[in-house]
Amino acid sequence: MGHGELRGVVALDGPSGTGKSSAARGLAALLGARYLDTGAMYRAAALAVLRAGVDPHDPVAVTGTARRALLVQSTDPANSTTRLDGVDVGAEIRGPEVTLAVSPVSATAGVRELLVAEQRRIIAEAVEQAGGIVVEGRDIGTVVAPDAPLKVYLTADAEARARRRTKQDNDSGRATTVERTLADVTRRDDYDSTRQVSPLRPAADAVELDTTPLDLAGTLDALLAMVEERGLRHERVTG
Ligand SMILES: Nc1ncnc2c1ncn2[C@@H]1O[C@H](COP(=O)(O)OP(=O)(O)OP(=O)(O)O)[C@@H](O)[C@H]1O
Ligand SMILES: Nc1ccn([C@H]2C[C@H](O)[C@@H](COP(=O)(O)O)O2)c(=O)n1
Repeated sequence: MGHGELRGVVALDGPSGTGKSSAARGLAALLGARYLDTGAMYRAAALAVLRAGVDPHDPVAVTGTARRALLVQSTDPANSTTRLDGVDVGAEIRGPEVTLAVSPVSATAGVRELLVAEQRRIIAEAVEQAGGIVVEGRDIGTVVAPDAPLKVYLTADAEARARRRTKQDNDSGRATTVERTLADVTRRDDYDSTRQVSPLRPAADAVELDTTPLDLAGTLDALLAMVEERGLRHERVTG
């Protein structure tokens, strides 16, 4: 039996490596919905900053660079692409230089203002065209889509997250170790949750889901049950 279609917005937030991207992409694919990776947008802005030779800690220069950059994030769960100034930067934005620069860049108020407006535009367009969208990031339930009918905050032990991310990086040819990844995951969590603008935290009405003991299929089952329970799944209209 199929899973039907999603109506409305599902917001997935949480620290790095909790499985947001994999779960959001999988859920959107199962429910014929769109998928938005907001982290990729902040990463593309960080890449623009690095390419411009700008200091990622200089808010005025960073905001100016982000304004001039042409960022296009697709919402196809089967092919989620990120383009910067007309070129696909999907691989480059996962590299260590961008991963280091993205924390200060995403903590810049001017960048957030710009990207949140674009994310809201993309969400409205997706709901109009496809009926539903699964959006993942750090501030989706609190800032970008506070009216989303389902907000989920994913968590997992830091070590489990570091092991997952290390495997993912090594499988993609980016050699690393669990120790190095754990240090990076912890650094980004601290930065994201203590920054002044839109710090990482669950929305008051978010459902928390600890994915430590789950695999991706288990996470998807739990999310599908929540979608069903909220009445957000509708039968597919055919013919
Ligand atoms: N229970 C689980 N749920 C989802 N993903 C899992 C789970 N267990 C392991 N993984 C794996 O963990 C890795 C990291 O997941 P993913 O990139 O989706 O995390 P994330 O929260 O989006 O991280 P980031 O915020 O840093 O981008 C993936 O390779 C994914 O397949
Ligand atoms: N809505 C968002 C999404 C992401 N960020 C920041 C925080 C992360 O360190 C960075 C990269 O995200 P990832 O690709 O690891 O999900 O971008 C944010 O501040 N708000």
